[in-house]
Amino acid sequence: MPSPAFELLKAKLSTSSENSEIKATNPNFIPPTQPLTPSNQLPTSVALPVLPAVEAAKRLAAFSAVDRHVGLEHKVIGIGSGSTVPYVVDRIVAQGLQANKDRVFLPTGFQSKELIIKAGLTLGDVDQYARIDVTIDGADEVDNELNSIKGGGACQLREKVLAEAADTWVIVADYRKNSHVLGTSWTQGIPIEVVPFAYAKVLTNLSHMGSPNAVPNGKAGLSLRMGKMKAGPVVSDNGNFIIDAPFPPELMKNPAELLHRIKMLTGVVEVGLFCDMAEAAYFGNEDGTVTVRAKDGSVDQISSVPTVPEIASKAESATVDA
Ligand SMILES: O=C(CO)[C@H](O)[C@H](O)COP(=O)(O)O
Repeated sequence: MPSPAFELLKAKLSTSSENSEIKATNPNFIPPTQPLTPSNQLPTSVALPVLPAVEAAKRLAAFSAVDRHVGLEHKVIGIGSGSTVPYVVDRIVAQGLQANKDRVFLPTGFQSKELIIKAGLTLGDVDQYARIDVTIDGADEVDNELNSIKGGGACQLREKVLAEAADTWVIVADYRKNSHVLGTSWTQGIPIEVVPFAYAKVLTNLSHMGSPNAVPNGKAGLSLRMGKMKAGPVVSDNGNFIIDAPFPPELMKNPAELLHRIKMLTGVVEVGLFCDMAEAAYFGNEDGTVTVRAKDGSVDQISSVPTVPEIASKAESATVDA
């Protein structure tokens, strides 16, 4: 008869078992190849699938951020958007059934709602939980002071609400997003959500503020974001349009001031500049380390990340002791 510890781990790592309530959600997630042996002890490591460098870096960042910021005491958790966040959900799932049974998860959009539901985690919304323990989200670029550009997936309105509502807001990203000045690697512009009928007026406002028009050599310029497999503009989860507005480095050096100026334009719903909000940013590196930049300016380097989160066995022993 397998031990309860074994059953817990099996459920935690399963992608398809009918019996497991919590499932891995990342499309890149492959169940561990190492067979699980029934035992009274939870294994301390499992084989994780080998991923391309950038994906591996995202996974490292996500796993480290969850390990450091999502504890057993955290019950209301915000889940961001993008391609890094599925690894956040995988790591939370790997904390086990006990850790997750009394938690509620709030999404920043359609994608993260699906992630939460598919993982078998409890879905809530920010109108039920105005105070969130911790929100973890991706970013398109992060500067020296942990200001970030977000909205590459057009989710910046809900992302900012869940960031502001959180006691702790943490960024997870791969090494390509780690910058000194915003606009260095993310050159397509600041994503700005606007009410549809005002978009042309806001485009004119932004142009007067110094956002350049696209030039024929393919350089990105001020534009309404268009759908890829759809005729017409991208429509956000809130029914709005997205403008991408690049600005010259002299304006990007002071993102807080730029944010306030753009936000004051009538018709703008939210701006994809997140200033002075992050507690820490986790960047997975190509060499398998994680660089952690904290709000206080400190920089830490994590050299190894366990394949199984330590909290999984803590959660179980807490239940056994109770
Ligand atoms: O802001 C976002 C969506 O609106 C994403 O968090 C951002 O685009 C980062 O995504 P990825 O993890 O795929 O790099």
